[in-house]
Amino acid sequence: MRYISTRGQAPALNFEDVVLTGLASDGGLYVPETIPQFSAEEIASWAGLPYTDIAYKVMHAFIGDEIPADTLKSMIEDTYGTFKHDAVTPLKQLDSNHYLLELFHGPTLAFKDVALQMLGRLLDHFLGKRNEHAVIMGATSGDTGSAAIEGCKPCDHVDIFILHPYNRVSEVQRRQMTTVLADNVFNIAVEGNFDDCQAIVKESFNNQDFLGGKTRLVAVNSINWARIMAQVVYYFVSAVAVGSPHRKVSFSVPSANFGDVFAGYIAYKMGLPVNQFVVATNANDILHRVISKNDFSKQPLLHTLSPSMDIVVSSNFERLLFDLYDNDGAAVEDLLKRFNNEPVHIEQPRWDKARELFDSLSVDDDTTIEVIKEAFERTGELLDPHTATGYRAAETCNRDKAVPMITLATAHPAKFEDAIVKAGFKGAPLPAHMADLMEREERFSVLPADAEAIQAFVVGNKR
Ligand SMILES: Cc1ncc(COP(=O)(O)O)c(C=O)c1O
Ligand SMILES: N[C@@H](CCOP(=O)(O)O)C(=O)O
Repeated sequence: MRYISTRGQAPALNFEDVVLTGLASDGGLYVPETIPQFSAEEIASWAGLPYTDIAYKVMHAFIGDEIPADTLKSMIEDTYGTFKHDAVTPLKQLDSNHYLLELFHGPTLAFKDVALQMLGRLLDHFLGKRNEHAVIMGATSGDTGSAAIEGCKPCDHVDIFILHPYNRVSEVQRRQMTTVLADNVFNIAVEGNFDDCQAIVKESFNNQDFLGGKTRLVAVNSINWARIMAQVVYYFVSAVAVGSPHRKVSFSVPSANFGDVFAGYIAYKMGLPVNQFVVATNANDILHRVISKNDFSKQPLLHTLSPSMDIVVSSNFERLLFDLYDNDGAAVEDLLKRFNNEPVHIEQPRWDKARELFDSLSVDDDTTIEVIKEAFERTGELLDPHTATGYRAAETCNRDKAVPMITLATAHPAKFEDAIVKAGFKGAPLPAHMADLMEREERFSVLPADAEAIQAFVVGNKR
């Protein structure tokens, strides 16, 4: 399998190099040159298989023979063995045709574990084979950080630097990151917002001279294709569980950096029959505006009760644009350069094509609180505030009530006490393995939102 850049200029790479490269050298994101296909018969034969078997089939399609079959199988078994639920991502029926896909049974209680537990093992495998050491730089609005640290801390071959916006992640999220005191883990609280953190990380990938040319820089954000690949799996697993490919399925996805819903789009392109994708946002509604009105323009970042979705510049939307523009990297680059300075529009026929599949809704904080209460009364499920946006969007945007609608539950409510308490609950208890989180010692450094200062910190601390 070869991977190409969404900006069309960087060299094509194999899977191993894509995992170890992060951002392409032309500033683009890597995508497969051709999307692997599964026939309806093949998808139908997956009914009743364990999560790990479907994971192997999907991941193998992207990795090919770059990892021996037995090694890949045991990596997958180890990865999903860390999940607390035997089904890995269990599906709960909420009413006659609305389901909740629980993605928060991994070690750090958010959907990020599904991919980052796997990515940690892939990095260990590839770097170990090469006997190389790498520096990881990642940006987080709260969940990627802890999942990346948890996934990579056992890896001897990496030092990991995670940038989070200072005072803008929940206390549980911060402590999940800052109480990991391993020698290769560094948490940086950036005096800015998530977009600042992500911009500094991307700038560091675009200009790696600060590392002196010797150290490899690796990405753990969803710019890394392995993140998307691992997330494709649960779209197949959940769809097959409700009767796919004999029936179409719809998904409602709480969205921000667009990685999760883009993984669903890849499942669709691989052959999964999907009726619609509902993109749910919080008050940071750029994805809702571009999908519903073809208004692709920045607005100031707002701080909401669903902090992990407080993002304006959404990395993976570039991957969708590349597909909508028939892999025309120059057109994507031109659109995104203009987007940096002014509102832009997707060419009408291309936007129309996206609208055949995508709907969207923006859900503000007051509504999020209302939904948490309402969903609990109706279903007995306590939703985290991110999932609540998806739940409301699923109900509002549903095109066909006869088609099963699967809302992705992206995080455990215990991570977001503010919203849960505002909705009238006492809070949600942390699982046993985190019961003493509030007493653990923390370690982090506060730095300005300045690429040079952060790069100097990385150089000064890496082993
Ligand atoms: C809990 C939670 N829900 C939803 C999202 C949005 O996912 P994505 O960025 O892949 O669109 C994130 C992070 O971005 C998250 O942490
Ligand atoms: N919500 C994310 C933001 C980073 O997104 P990623 O999927 O690109 O890593 C977070 O929790 O950090």
